[in-house]
Amino acid sequence: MSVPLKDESLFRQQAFINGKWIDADSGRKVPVYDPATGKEVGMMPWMGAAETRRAIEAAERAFSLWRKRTAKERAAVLRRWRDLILLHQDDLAQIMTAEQGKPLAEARGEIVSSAGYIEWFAEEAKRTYGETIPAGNSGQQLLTIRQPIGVVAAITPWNFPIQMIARKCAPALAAGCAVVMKPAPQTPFSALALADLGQRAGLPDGLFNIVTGKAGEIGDEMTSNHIVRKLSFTGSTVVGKVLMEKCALTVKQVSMELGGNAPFIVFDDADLDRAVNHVIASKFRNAGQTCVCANRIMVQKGVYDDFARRLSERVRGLKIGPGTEDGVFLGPLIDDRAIDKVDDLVKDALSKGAKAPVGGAPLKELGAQFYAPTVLTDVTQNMQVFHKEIFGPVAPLYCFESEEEAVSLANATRYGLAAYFFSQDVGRVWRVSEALEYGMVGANSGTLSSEATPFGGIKESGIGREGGKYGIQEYLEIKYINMGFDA
Ligand SMILES: NC(=O)c1ccc[n+]([C@@H]2O[C@H](COP(=O)([O-])OP(=O)(O)OC[C@H]3O[C@@H](n4cnc5c(N)ncnc54)[C@H](O)[C@@H]3O)[C@@H](O)[C@H]2O)c1
Ligand SMILES: O=C[C@H](O)CS(=O)(=O)O
Repeated sequence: MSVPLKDESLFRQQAFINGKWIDADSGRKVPVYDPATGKEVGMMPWMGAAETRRAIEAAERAFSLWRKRTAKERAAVLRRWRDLILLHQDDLAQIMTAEQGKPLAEARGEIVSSAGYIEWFAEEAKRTYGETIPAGNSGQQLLTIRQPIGVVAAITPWNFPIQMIARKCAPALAAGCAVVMKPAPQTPFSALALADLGQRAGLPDGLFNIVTGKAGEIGDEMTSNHIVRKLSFTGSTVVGKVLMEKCALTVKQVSMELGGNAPFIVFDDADLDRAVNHVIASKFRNAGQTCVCANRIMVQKGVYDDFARRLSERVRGLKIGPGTEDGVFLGPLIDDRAIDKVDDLVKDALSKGAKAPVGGAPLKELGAQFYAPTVLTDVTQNMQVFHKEIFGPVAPLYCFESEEEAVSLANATRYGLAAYFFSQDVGRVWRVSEALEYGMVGANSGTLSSEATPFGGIKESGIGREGGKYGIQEYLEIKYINMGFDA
């Protein structure tokens, strides 16, 4: 095994179904590679429909018992899970960096954030209140109660290998549901280590299952099996649409956390140093591979050159390298397909008149999957980079003149996940916050994510919210009870 761990038993190369660590029925395994070195990290079972079906049936059995546990009992198990995750933070970070590439410091941050979601929903379990409704007739008592939706299928992406699981599975389990989840094929070992710690914490057999392998086959079983009552997906919009369509046949509820195309607007009255700091935080976190990264940076004409100079100076100083190296700010991109996609967008922009004062090409001397942190200036709407989710360390700068133009430019996309703007004019802060068509808006802030707040998008960025007081509602049904009696 190539990952240096204190507790080597955390590195699991088998899937987890009904409390058992198992291989694929076929025995087939596929390699998972370290994006920084190209070396094999480990082997992942290549499963399909049959194993998924067994996991769903195990989840159904576990659900029938777990739903009867009190909220307090469920919360206690989740809190133990959260404690074990923090206790094993360093090992989980090593596994995550080995398979995803992010710097160890970022990996540790993701693990702390993930533990925060589990802690938050352990508490929310005890607040799934119902209500009584004043009856119109005597001899009636009208009330509602909240009940767990049932067996939940979850599918997660590679960019936050643990946090995306915690943000779905913690509220689902807290609500009393059971879960069958499929991690991304690029990052299975973080998910399997999480399941190992969940087993140690006392999650009953069959309650939390991890199936790895053929995405299409696993997804087809998840979306067609009538036992599954909910699909919670985080990933690209194109895949989300396919899954939504498949879920319609059995009328499954869905939560969709999809793609983004975040505008980052800098008005001429902004605190430019603050704005630059927040562009760095938003744009270059996870090497630009997050759904809420600043994707289109729009700067008002009066401060455009000054902002471009300040940002370029900062970006030049960002250290790029393997995530295990001290002081590294950016790691590699997830695979060579990602490198090609980012490079094609940069080349298209340069060919249409954009300039690259910093970066602008892959860093082959570091390895196959490193892309130079890049600033593009003189970018316009006729370039592909305006319309596509870059998912890489490229900061394209657009110039605008008026507030109306900035808002119109920002809203000119089918995505609606995150948006940011910087201004010290209070009236403008309210006007622009209301005018931006996004699920989440950062006003003088480039960071959004927290377990206490509703994370999610509108338009083609998704359905539903994860986190906050809304996150557990995604896994609960409302039952209305009309109770008649002799008045
Ligand atoms: N809104 C959010 O909270 C959020 C968070 C993280 C990532 N994302 C989005 O995810 C994308 C990047 O992640 P990605 O490349 O893993 O996305 P992706 O859509 O390619 O894959 C996401 C997951 O879906 C699985 N999958 C793919 N096709 C499938 C199918 N036909 N049936 C079942 N499962 C299938 C993949 O194996 C993976 O586990 C970006 O668009 C990013 O914006 C959104
Ligand atoms: O990539 C999407 C993640 O949800 C980003 S965040 O860590 O929640 O901000």
